[in-house]
Amino acid sequence: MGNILNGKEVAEALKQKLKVEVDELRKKGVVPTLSIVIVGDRADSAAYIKGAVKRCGEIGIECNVTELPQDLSQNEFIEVIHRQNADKKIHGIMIMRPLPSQISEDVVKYEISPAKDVDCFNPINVSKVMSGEEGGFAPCTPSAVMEILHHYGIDPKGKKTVIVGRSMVVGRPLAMMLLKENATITICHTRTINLAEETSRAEILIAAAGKIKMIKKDMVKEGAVVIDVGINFDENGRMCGDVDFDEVSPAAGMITPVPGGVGAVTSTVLAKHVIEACKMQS
Ligand SMILES: Nc1nc(=O)c2c([nH]1)NC[C@@H]1CN(c3ccc(C(=O)N[C@@H](CCC(=O)O)C(=O)O)cc3)C=[N+]21
Repeated sequence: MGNILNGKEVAEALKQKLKVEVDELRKKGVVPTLSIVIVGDRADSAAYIKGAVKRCGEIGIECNVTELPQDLSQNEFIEVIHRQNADKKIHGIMIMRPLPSQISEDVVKYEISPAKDVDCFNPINVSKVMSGEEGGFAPCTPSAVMEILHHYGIDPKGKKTVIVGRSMVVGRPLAMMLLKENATITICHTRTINLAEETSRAEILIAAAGKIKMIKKDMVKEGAVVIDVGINFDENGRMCGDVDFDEVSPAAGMITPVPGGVGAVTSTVLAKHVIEACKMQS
């Protein structure tokens, strides 16, 4: 049975560190503040917002949610973002994605101030992740994967690391973050030939394809570290990952559950980015 990589334990340890930093800032009269912007009312975004508001509250970060109507125009949306960019009381802004179709992400991603872009929407922050440059923000979910690896002392240096999925939110930035720690990376995707052959070579296997329970035991090397970034819901509405946990965990050396794995750390990483942004702006 694979040792469980417990996201709640990682989040709790990180939260304690962040609370100390916020107390220091509050003593100086600075209250780190996050603005979450949601257009429409997608269930997965609402779930995440609920977790983020709770987490920020526990740490002492002010968290405001701007709820905008599903049919908001692109120009009206840009106006809201510009107002929040200019608001000195707001240190971090997270725009929940995906946005409704009338608001083009490829247009509005340039409108959020890079200094407040705590979830890496603006290409300036994306390019910093690509080049490994400090001082920007990587997306929170891949950052949560790195927090889990660091917490459990799993050093990616030289390790055969396979990422399944090449999204701009997880797969690609995560590959760059692992490369920065000298992992040997393979990125698999829908056009990969013989996926099982590739994934079975991984010492660290990361599932970020958005396909429910797609990783089966014949795709996992005995003793591998398995990180499941998936957030799916099964026929009973239960949250589960991209890994078939029951099948895979006996063979895995270590494995993250869903829920209670990467997703449980994401909102705490968001809080960490808000504090970093606050310090850079104070
Ligand atoms: N700009 C942007 N960034 C996001 O990170 C983002 C987004 N948009 N849009 C929606 C998705 C969805 N998402 C979730 C993350 C964790 C849980 C979640 O429930 N996590 C916990 C369960 C609840 C908890 O313990 O906090 C877990 O997996 O254990 C849900 C949803 C982030 N998203």
